[in-house]
Amino acid sequence: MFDLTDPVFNPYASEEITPPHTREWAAKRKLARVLHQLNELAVTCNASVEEIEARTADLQVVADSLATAPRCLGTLAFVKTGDHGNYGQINHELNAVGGHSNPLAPGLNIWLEGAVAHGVARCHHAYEGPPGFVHGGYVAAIFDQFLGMAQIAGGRPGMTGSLSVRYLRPTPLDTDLTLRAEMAETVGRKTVMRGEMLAGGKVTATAEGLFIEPQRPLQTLAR
Ligand SMILES: CCCCCCCCCCCCCC(=O)SCCNC(=O)CCNC(=O)[C@H](O)C(C)(C)COP(=O)(O)OP(=O)(O)OC[C@H]1O[C@@H](n2cnc3c(N)ncnc32)[C@H](O)[C@@H]1OP(=O)(O)O
Repeated sequence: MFDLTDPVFNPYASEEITPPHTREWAAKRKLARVLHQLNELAVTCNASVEEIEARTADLQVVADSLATAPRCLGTLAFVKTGDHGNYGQINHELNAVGGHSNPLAPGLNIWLEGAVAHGVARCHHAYEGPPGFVHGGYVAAIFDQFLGMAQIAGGRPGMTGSLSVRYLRPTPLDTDLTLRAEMAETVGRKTVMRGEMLAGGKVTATAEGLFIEPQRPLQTLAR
């Protein structure tokens, strides 16, 4: 599913974000950036009610127009068409936490240096939980995706069986969050990953994730 030895497509080879591999994904990344901005504006703008109602009507026209186009429901549906890239490429675009074409994703970038995984994420105000800080569920989601990608280097990637997060101090909004993870243990189909999240050089949370290689390939689980 993710071939780290593929010189053409290894999205985790360097800190530089892998560019979109087709015009379609370039266009979808642009769409996602606008929607990501709108997500933040939806929770921060203090415009008049009239302005909000007018702009919402504009956006509804755009949404209704896009809704008339053909759709692929899920990564595997995109894979099946044969026109959008392989699973790794499509996941790199659409993943809920790390996808560059997914407006929900908090801008998570991941790269591997040998056995160590690095990452950066940044959560704007739509991700607020406690006042001024990132919602703990999003901190956990970032760890899930980050540790989940970092385990690929172990060669037997799996699904999250359990994820334990220790919240040491509140994680600030609108701040670069740096991530680091290493494999702690691997036994058979089980891989244990440990990681930490830092803001301004201080660790805000640590996490341990157990990933279990499924007995059946992921593609068949989706059916
Ligand atoms: C091919 C994969 C490619 C992946 C692509 C990489 C990217 C992935 C993206 C990642 C980022 C996104 C991440 C996401 O969002 S992944 C989404 C969140 N996770 C899930 O939805 C997983 C749902 N669960 C399952 O599918 C199955 O239960 C799994 C696959 C996890 C195990 O079902 P399987 O039938 O295989 O298990 P088994 O019964 O043979 O047990 C095997 C061993 O494991 C132990 N055990 C089992 N469950 C748990 C548990 N929950 N905690 C602790 N231990 C557990 C069990 O005791 C036994 O140990 P032992 O007796 O041998 O000592």
